[in-house]
Amino acid sequence: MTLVAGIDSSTQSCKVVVRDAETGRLVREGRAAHPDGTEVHPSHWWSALQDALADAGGLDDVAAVSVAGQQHGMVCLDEDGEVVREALLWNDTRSAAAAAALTDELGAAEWAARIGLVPVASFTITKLRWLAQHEPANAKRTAAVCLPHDWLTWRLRGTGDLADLVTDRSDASGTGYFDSVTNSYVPDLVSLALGRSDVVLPQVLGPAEWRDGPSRLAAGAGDNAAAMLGVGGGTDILVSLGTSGVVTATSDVRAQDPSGIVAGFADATGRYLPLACTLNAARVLDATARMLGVDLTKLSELALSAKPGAEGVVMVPYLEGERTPNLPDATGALHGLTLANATPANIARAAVEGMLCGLAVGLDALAEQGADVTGVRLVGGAAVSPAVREIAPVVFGVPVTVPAPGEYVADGAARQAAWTLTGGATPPEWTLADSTRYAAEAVPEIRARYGDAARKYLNR
Ligand SMILES: Nc1ncnc2c1ncn2[C@@H]1O[C@H](COP(=O)(O)OP(=O)(O)O)[C@@H](O)[C@H]1O
Ligand SMILES: O=C(CO)[C@@H](O)[C@H](O)COP(=O)(O)O
Repeated sequence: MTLVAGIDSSTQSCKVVVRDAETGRLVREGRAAHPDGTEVHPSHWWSALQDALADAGGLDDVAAVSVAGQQHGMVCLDEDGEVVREALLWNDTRSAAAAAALTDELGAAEWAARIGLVPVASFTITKLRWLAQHEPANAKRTAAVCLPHDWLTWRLRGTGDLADLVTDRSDASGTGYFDSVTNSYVPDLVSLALGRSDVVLPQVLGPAEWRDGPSRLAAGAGDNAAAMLGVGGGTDILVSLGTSGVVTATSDVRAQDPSGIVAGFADATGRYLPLACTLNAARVLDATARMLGVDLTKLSELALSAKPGAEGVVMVPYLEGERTPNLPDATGALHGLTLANATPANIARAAVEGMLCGLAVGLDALAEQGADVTGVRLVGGAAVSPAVREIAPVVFGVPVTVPAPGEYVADGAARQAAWTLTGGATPPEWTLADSTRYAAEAVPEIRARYGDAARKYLNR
């Protein structure tokens, strides 16, 4: 049996799956935690990867490996390959002013037309502008800029040569200085952010391309493109509830949304991945459980014991600021509390409904970009919550399928690794685990009341 490994270096942890390259059968797996924070030294990802690999039985018998990872994080390297400063992650909002300035300099419509994105604090380009303005010595020392998955792939390769940095089209498309239609970097956008363009950027490999390493090293992918590969593509909208909340689909055209709600990313197969992302998903439930003094199982039971609409309690869950809508300095709030409805059950239900309502805005925006919103597939850590599964169709207004619990980002990376062995235009077909379907009547008042509460932020 030939084995392949897929790695998901995500915001909260590192997960490894080892699978049979031919059938996709899971052989073994491992995981390790990442530190908290939106500014993390990449060495933590490397040590978590070592722990997760050890937990998964190592790579000695593995023919090919692929690393997928959290998107957009800025990893700066000096000319010796040393990390210049802690990486600024996708959910670090300090570059919000840089994002606004960059947007003004070209205009939102031109950004959307040129690269399919309108800058928000998540994107790498805004972090480069922040670095140039706030840490000029670090900016000057920077000889190469790469993303979390690129850096880990490079460390696995082990040459230490900046010229050996590689990435893939999906993750490059989230930098803000890559054009996924021409498949090339845009040096004038790097210059606009950093004041110069003479930095090494990782070479963009094709979907089944690889480089030598301890085993064959695939191009890797952004975590959302890898998740799409892991669930086998298909026509349903994919909703991921990890640290981030993501609504995405596969498309043959790059999204061009001047409102910035939908980012025109690329996927990991040569197509496109229009995507809307919130900063507040699974951790809204973590925080609400903490607030109520219960665990996540009890939180789910409480939410399901309340009526749809939580008797008028609405949570706007902007606990980390927000990116969709672009409100980096916002904070969360509970609305509509009365003496009668202020119960743990209603607050638990309002947290689940609020998190899902934030993503429903992304569903609408994807539909406006031409996506067919007739069903949703739910993945990510919070998709195991019974309350989330049952309330999602009520909020989204379409049936929801939940694939068997698994690590779909790491699975997608493993499938890409297998693709390096088979070559060809499409990834190998793997048998997918069974899914469970959840259908329920929509309750439009939930979204209407949430919309009223969320609009108060936009008017500030
Ligand atoms: N039963 C559950 N109910 C709700 N949330 C859960 C449950 N189990 C795990 N989670 C949450 O899932 C999140 C981790 O999901 P994951 O997709 O691995 O995140 P990331 O990819 O961003 O690191 C954590 O915030 C965790 O609390
Ligand atoms: O910024 C985005 C997508 O644009 C996020 O989806 C990150 O890629 C982080 O993913 P998770 O760790 O939450 O899975």
